[in-house]
Amino acid sequence: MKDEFAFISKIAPIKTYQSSLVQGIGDDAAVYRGSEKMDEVVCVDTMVEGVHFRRDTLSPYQIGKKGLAINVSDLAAMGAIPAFYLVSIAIPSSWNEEELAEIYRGMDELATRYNMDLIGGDTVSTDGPLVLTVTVMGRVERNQAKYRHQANAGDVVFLTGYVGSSAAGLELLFDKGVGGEFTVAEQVLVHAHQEPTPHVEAGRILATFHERISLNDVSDGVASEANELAEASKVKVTIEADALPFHESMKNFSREKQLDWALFGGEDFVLIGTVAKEYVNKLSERFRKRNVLFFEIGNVEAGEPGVFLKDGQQVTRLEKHGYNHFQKRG
Ligand SMILES: Nc1ncnc2c1ncn2[C@@H]1O[C@H](COP(=O)(O)OP(=O)(O)OP(=O)(O)O)[C@@H](O)[C@H]1O
Ligand SMILES: Cc1ncc(C[n+]2csc(CCOP(=O)(O)O)c2C)c(N)n1
Ligand SMILES: [Mg+2]
Ligand SMILES: [Mg+2]
Ligand SMILES: [Mg+2]
Repeated sequence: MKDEFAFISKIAPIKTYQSSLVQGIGDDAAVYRGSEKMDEVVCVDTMVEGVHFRRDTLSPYQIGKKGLAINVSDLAAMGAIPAFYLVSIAIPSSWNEEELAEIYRGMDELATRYNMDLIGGDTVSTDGPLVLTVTVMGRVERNQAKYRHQANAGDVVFLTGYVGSSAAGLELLFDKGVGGEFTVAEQVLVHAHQEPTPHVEAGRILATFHERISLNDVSDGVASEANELAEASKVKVTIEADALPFHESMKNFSREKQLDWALFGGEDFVLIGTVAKEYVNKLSERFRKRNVLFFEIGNVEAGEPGVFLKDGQQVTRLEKHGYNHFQKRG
């Protein structure tokens, strides 16, 4: 298989049956009509041992916590309030009950923070690696869900947090192993990889802003996610290299590495979006008041859908190659 994106377009149904469906395949989560006031939001993501984690990159507790966090991040990218989750787990014989309890403790820790209830799931054995699939459900005010296809020419591109930290942390874990000795700065990066915080509050600020906003979460790197915004909205996106926000813990690494991690690394689980230029100050003020990070990183123009990186006078096209399941980077 070439990539998961081509596969998904191929299997997406042309016709749907339910009149309550607002958004099916194509965004971070699906949206359908619930009550008069609220729309329902639902999505599912999977973590596979050897692909998304190894025993020497995440503890069982962190596997659980991250497995739920990556899903809550997709709810956040719709502007939704998390409510329920279901867990399907395929267990190899090499995992003991204590470790499995730790996975659930990790999920419970995050669920408690967002008042989420575990309402079901499935348990099976496997001869393969451990597979954790979490489905999350949430709600957003009717017609206020935020989509990837809402960017327009004249918008400003923003991020709700630092990028590159998770990929930096993963590289450190690969170098030194989970029990390695890390400096304080390195520990911050490793933690960003192991226990990402979904940007629910940022999503809620955006959902209650009541102006047109496009939105996506950064699971596969800024280049890939910006391309998803550009493709869905049929616009040209330009990102300023110098505007990309790096956590100060990354300052000891070369600029080239920082840029590579931010653009192509992934798993930062911050939100990337766009808003009309005339509203950007009002929006950034809302973020400032709530003490939530907000960075302007680029702009949107009319033109062939695509993403460009402006670094000084140099402009280069950013291809959609973040983390692609069927084209491993090496
Ligand atoms: N096997 C599949 N069958 C049906 N729909 C799918 C399948 N895989 C993905 N999708 C849908 O395709 C869209 C894009 O999925 P994708 O997994 O790329 O989004 P994401 O969860 O935001 O990204 P990531 O998985 O990198 O976190 C979503 O609407 C998702 O529900
Ligand atoms: C052991 C190990 N090797 C590699 C990676 C990197 N990685 C795996 S999946 C992914 C993108 C998101 O996946 P998805 O598109 O499925 O949401 C990234 C950046 C990791 N975390 N652990
Ligand atoms: Mg997503
Ligand atoms: Mg997904
Ligand atoms: Mg996702």
